[in-house]
Amino acid sequence: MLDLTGPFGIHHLPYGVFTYGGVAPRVGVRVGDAVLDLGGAEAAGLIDAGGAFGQPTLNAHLAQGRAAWTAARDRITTLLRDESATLDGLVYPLTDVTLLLPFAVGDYVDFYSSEHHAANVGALFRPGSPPLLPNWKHLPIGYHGRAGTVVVSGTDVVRPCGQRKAPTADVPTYGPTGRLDIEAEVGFVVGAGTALGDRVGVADFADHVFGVVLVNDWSARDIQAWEYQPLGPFLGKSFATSVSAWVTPLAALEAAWVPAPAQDPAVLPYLSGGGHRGLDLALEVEWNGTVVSRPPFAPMYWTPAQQLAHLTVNGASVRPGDLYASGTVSGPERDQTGSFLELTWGGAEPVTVGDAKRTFLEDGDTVTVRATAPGRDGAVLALGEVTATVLPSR
Ligand SMILES: O=C(O)/C=C/C(=O)CC(=O)CC(=O)O
Ligand SMILES: [Ca+2]
Ligand SMILES: [Mg+2]
Repeated sequence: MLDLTGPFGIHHLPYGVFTYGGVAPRVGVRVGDAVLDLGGAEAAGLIDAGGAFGQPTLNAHLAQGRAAWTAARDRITTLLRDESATLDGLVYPLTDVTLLLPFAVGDYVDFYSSEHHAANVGALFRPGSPPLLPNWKHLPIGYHGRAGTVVVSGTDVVRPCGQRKAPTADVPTYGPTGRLDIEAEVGFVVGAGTALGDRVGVADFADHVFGVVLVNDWSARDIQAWEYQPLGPFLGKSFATSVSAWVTPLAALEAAWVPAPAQDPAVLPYLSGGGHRGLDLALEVEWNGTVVSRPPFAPMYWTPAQQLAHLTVNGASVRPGDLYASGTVSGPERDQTGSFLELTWGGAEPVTVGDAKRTFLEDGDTVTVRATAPGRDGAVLALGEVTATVLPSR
């Protein structure tokens, strides 16, 4: 039953939290199309994570830090490779389990690190002005999102209501958004935290970040366009943010690192050095069964290490379970954009979705974001998908 090759094979081993037939939520690791019950394995004495795997979130293990993450991954690899007979009764088919939000989200920050996305949104939201604002190449722009509305893949998303004002209207009106959109992003899950006042340098990224999830930062473009100045996104993005149920450990992505794009002008010293590398992840956006876009992550201008360095440069602490997302992943081509705002150029150029022509999301639509990554020994890993269906407003 355990498939050690393939996109969820021995080189991957992403973590999640699951329940099965009424058992208490516990940590598991995905192996092929099955889940290995790590909580059960720990209770049976097969692995020792200080009790962390019996917990209903990954946070206890996240807090243990890099040495413990490595030890657990090594032990799981040994169990699967050499001692699989001991795992009888601890493996469940994926179809039989319910996957839960894998970690309790502490603080949630969303960056804006794709130059192509930022230039596209600038052109659409601020026509006539330079597409990038003057600060954009000096620091990774971000905002604090709403941690409490981060939901696991598979959770329906209710169309939000709010204030919208058409450019030609004098006053705003209230009602369901007419421009519901997605943002395909990559999220970084903080493991080891810091003390208030401390900074995380770019070189210390891997001591603090445990792993990666896929993110869909749902966005109501009409609400956003009316509310966002001067303090940034608020209700247009806080109604729901979806994350994949599986957290891919950074340790699985060692073969995925690639040099990040050169930065010009030169960045300040606290943002430079540390290897300056990005991840060669290939994203795919599927809308009602049609793949409409393939955003590449490698060209992102700001790296995850720079984002964490910037996020903590003022001494703001991070905690286990904090989540920071890359920002919308858009490549240079139209069919590489990570939002429908860009894909349909502000709704002006509909795309073909199945038999229909579409601009923004309609009730009943389902969007799934997937990604692959190079793994060790030529393996191709599939990150856990993030999917959701839009429900009518209430
Ligand atoms: O006002 C703007 O330029 C746009 C802001 C955003 O859409 C924020 C956001 O979520 C950034 C991102 O995902 O890249
Ligand atoms: Ca976003
Ligand atoms: Mg959001």
